[in-house]
Amino acid sequence: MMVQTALHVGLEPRTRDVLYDLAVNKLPTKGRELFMRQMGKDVYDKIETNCFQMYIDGANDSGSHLGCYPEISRFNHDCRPNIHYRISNMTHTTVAARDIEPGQELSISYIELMLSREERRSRLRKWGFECTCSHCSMSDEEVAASDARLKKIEELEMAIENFNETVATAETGAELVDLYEKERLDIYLGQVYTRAALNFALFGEEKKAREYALAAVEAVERESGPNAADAKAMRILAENPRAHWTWGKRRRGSAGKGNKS
Ligand SMILES: C[S@@+](CC[C@H](N)C(=O)[O-])C[C@H]1O[C@@H](n2cnc3c(N)ncnc32)[C@H](O)[C@@H]1O
Repeated sequence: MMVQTALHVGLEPRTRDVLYDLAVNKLPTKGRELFMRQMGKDVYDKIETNCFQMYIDGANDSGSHLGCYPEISRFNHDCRPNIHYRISNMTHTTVAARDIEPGQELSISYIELMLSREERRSRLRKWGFECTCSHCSMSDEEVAASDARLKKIEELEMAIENFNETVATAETGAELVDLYEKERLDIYLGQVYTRAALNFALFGEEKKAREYALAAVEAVERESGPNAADAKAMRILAENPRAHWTWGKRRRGSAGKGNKS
């Protein structure tokens, strides 16, 4: 079941509900049963509670849809989820973001996670629940330590992005990887290993650039599949860091040679 977001939001409720009932009744029996077993008091509410935002025609408004995947909608939210998911060509794919013990609950994230507990909880309240995941249920001291790590991540990412020479060094990317791992933000490891590999290359650190690029390939392929463009780019960097366009551009003495990046 898939609906256009603009219609879901904009249709007059009575017309919308008639159309939704018609559509659900046209689903094959098994699909209809799975759909109706999802949480929510009626079709509209089930779509609100369970659907995933998806873009079937680029990222423009008319391409924005809400897609129901009734098996996947059984996953609860966790602020440190163990499942990474992607939707590509309407296919929903889930992969383990870290090792999962038998019997352990599988979880995904419903929101962007680079936020303090207060901000995460506030966003999740709009979904109609107070988050009770293990990360939000930690002691106040642990939450403060986690929030401080998130702040530090933000600071380091800005320093790399804007090349703040007093903060960003060759090791800043590796420091970021450590912080993400400590925070159990495993679903973002592809992008953070990629950032670290590029940063090592910018500082002309060949061995580390290769090592982190290979780790990036593994993480990105796990998250986005073997044909992901970012995995291909990291494979190229790992093959020959010295030939990469980033090579040495932030090494001492390289400024002023048209190498600002
Ligand atoms: C998409 S459903 C998830 C699956 C649902 N628990 C079920 O049994 O079908 C979303 C609903 O699950 C509950 N939920 C999911 N994650 C939660 C969390 N971390 N803390 C509290 N409630 C949660 C909320 O009621 C939320 O509206």
